[in-house]
Amino acid sequence: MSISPPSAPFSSGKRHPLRVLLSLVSEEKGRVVRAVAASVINKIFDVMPEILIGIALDVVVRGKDSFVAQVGITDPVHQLTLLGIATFLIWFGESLFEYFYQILWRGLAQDVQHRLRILCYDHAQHLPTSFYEENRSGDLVAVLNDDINQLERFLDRGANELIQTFAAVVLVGAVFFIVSPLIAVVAFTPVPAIIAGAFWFQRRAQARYDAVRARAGGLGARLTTNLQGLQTIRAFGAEARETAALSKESRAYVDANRAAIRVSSAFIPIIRMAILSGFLATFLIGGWLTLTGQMQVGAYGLLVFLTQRLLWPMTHLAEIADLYERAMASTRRILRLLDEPRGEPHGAHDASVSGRFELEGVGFRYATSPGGVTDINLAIRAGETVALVGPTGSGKSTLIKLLGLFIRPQKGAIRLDGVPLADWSGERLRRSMAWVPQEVTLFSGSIADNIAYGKPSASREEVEAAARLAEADGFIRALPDGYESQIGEYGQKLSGGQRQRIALARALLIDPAILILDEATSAVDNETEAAIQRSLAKMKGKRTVILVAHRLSTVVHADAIHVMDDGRIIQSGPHDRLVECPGLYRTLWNIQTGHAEMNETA
Ligand SMILES: Nc1ncnc2c1ncn2[C@@H]1O[C@H](COP(=O)(O)OP(=O)(O)OP(=O)(O)O)[C@@H](O)[C@H]1O
Repeated sequence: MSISPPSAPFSSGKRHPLRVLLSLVSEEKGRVVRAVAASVINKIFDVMPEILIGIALDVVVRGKDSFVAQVGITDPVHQLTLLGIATFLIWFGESLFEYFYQILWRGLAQDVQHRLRILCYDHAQHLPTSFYEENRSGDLVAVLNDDINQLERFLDRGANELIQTFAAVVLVGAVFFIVSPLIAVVAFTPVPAIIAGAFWFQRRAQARYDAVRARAGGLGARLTTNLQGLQTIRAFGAEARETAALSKESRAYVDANRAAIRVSSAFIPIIRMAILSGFLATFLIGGWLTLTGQMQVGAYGLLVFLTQRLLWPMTHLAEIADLYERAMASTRRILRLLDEPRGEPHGAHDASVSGRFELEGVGFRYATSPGGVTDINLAIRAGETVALVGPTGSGKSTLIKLLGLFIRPQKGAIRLDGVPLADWSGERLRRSMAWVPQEVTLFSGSIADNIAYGKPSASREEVEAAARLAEADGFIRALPDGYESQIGEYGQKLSGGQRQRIALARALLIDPAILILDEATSAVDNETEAAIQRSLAKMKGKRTVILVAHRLSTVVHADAIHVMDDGRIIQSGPHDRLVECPGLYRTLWNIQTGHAEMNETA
């Protein structure tokens, strides 16, 4: 079973998502500085051709009196040649630094998304069992995939555009103020409107993008459930119903997106009108100043062209705000996951485990239902085989979750070898307890890899010995590739009983002091059940075995059987004694063996 030691938990400290994001790239300070520098230098080169156009106009209109002539090059042909060389260098520089900023930002985006995905996945592995009982796994997949990709997109493009827009405002603003402060003031008038528009958009869009992300989570959850449950859908002929239900989820996602698109689409037309007023002002005032001889033609041309360089990139603010909002909605979801508290820490007690349990007045209630267990008093001796039986919902699984420390008692105490269970080191518990669940998970890789899952360093002899003990060796050898047979595609073809025996071999390989079988035999064929029975018989006395079973034939040989009902243990004893006295066990036994006396009461 997997009881992981808690590692350092992440905490956003309720900071703004952008700040948390920045703290995540803070380790890459050098790279961020280089990326910002490349973006700014590229923007400087990007603005320069407009300045050259102004200078070229000045050269052709004023010739020997031009601005270039004043710096010592008087021949207009030489002036034009110089401008040509400058143009070449500027374009070359712009291209070169575009290459640099692309490489730097995109590399950063890749590294950040990788780091976040691993951080989230690792955190998800340490979340308490209760988290998975209350949350849909599809939501988690959506966070690990969609939300992290959304952040990657923002860093890939948005960060650079934001910096370049800012650089453009500063650079172009400086040139405007040098050439004509009057026009600078007029041309810059729309800037506050544009920025205000971007913020207005940001506020409106935020809630809508949160709704889009939530819908994406819902859609992902349904897709995951449906694809996993395809057999059931087909078996019940529910394809049309499920397609309709999926279509409803997908439609809700489309509608949520549409609401967000409506806001984002309004932005560009508004910005365009704001730009138009600034552009017209430059055009008309500059023209009038030039006509009246207060401004040179070259300077006029320079300003008209620069207005474009100043204002048009600002339309990108809409896109950037869009990317930014989506990225922040994703970051909020990622942080919500990362802020989920991990399971409670384990203690440090480390000693060899003999497998003796004592439970005193143990009680546990789920937060979301009245179910759980009440006042459990139980002593399990080391090496004993103990069975938990009882009707569905009687609390058997809850009790073994408590014994496995997946959940912690709210009342009473659980001790293992006399030491409170929570005081044991997680590492020691992981090596001492093995779990065979009803739903076996086999991972891609060979059968041998799967058996050695809990002890990857195991030798082939150890793997085979565990398989023999689990009575799995025979059918594994009969497969064309034996222990090297690949699971995955092939795993689909293993029967439930075979998978179950591989899971038992996996558990036995770590030679656990405590073996927990959670209804491991309820869904298997008689042959597998008999095989598992033989395996259990062989290990009798050597390890503590706790098994939950519905099929009572599985538990007849147990040293003690505890009968649960409504969260309590109502009968305890070996099979022979329990069948003799009237009670729930005898009723269940009679029903299962076909001797039911329907009016017999518990
Ligand atoms: N994750 C959960 N959240 C809320 N209630 C739960 C949860 N798991 C179990 N319960 C409730 O706790 C009670 C005991 O459930 P538990 O799974 O322990 O019973 P069980 O005896 O193992 O049942 P079964 O034989 O059907 O597996 C039930 O009423 C159940 O509804």
